[in-house]
Amino acid sequence: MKCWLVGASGQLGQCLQQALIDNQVFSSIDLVKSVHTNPDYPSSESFSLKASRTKPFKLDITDFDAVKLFVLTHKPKLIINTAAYTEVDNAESNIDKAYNVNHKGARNLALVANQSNIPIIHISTDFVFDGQATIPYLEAHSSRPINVYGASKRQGELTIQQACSQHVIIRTSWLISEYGNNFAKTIIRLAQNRNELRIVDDQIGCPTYAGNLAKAILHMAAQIALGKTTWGTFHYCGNVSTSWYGLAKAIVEEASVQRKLLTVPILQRINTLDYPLPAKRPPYSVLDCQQIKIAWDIEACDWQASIKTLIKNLDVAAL
Ligand SMILES: NC(=O)C1=CN([C@@H]2O[C@H](COP(=O)(O)OP(=O)(O)OC[C@H]3O[C@@H](n4cnc5c(N)ncnc54)[C@H](OP(=O)(O)O)[C@@H]3O)[C@@H](O)[C@H]2O)C=CC1
Ligand SMILES: Cc1cn([C@H]2C[C@H](O)[C@@H](COP(=O)(O)OP(=O)(O)O[C@H]3O[C@@H](C)C(=O)[C@@H](O)[C@H]3O)O2)c(=O)[nH]c1=O
Repeated sequence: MKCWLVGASGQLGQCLQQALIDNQVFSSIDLVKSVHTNPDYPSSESFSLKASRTKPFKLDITDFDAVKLFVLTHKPKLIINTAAYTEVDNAESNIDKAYNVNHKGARNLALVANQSNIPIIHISTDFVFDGQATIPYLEAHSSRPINVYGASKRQGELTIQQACSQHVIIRTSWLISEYGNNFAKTIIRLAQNRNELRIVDDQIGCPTYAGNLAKAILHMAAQIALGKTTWGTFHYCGNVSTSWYGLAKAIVEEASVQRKLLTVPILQRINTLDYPLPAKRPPYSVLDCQQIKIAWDIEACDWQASIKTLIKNLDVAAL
């Protein structure tokens, strides 16, 4: 089945391509890829990915005519949208840009998918919640974003739900991987240069290895190819909650065990108030992942095990 991977140069987009190479079981899936700015995006982390790479097309999802023409030309049977404006702090001052990509871009894809009678898998975020819950968020829990990124992603969800009946929205959280920019790579980079790191310990969430999310998406695509039509919104994230401090500790410890860090910095637990940033973050954004297990037979991600893989694959000297 031909699938259009939107956002091929992003963290998750690259993980999807790597997962397809690594897992023969998904050999029925054929990707046609698009990127926004750079068809020659760097992918130094994986030789196999670089070697296998076919050049992606360049396309801006905020351009409705371009989206429509792409689908008419390439005739994909499924759209996988991993593209988004993900700069949480910059979104506070680039409000139009965040909404253009995360709302208008999502709407264009949903409208064209619906017109062409093809399904769409779209990725959303734990940041659609305000973080005031004390037990894991269910899919039906009311959304109340507390920053521009979260609000723009929520509008993206609503437009997908309204414009395209054949949709799967996957809300995920705290993505980490060997690819793109993410907290795990930032922490290793900082740990190489500093004796002490100060990390917030009062935001609780579930880290998610983007490689596992990629496999979950490919599993869904393969099921859709076989005729499965279990549309809706589903949560997918790590199976154990922690704080950013807890995640940083796990990353640094594993890097030390694998001798990828020669000296280990002291990690100081701090509060959000001691680390002021432009965007507010939800203090608690644990997602309940039971529905995706019931509907799609997908287990929550074992991020603690995946950190071993992530560190093993990481070229720390290149960070
Ligand atoms: N990263 C995280 O921790 C989390 C991410 N998510 C969601 O998961 C998805 C994947 O995230 P991730 O891979 O980390 O994000 P990245 O920021 O790594 O990748 C996003 C991609 O979207 C592309 N893009 C941006 N604007 C446009 C546009 N106008 N047209 C086409 N493509 C565009 C970017 O291309 P370019 O750089 O060329 O502009 C980039 O390749 C997103 O929907 C995100 O909201 C959810 C929870 C956590
Ligand atoms: C680098 C660093 C961060 N922090 C804190 C800041 C922040 O509260 C928290 C996470 O930092 P980041 O800015 O890397 O991550 P952030 O942009 O908040 O991550 C979010 O991204 C979007 C796209 C999502 O959808 C979310 O699920 C989530 O993953 O860690 C420290 O306390 N110390 C540090 O040295």
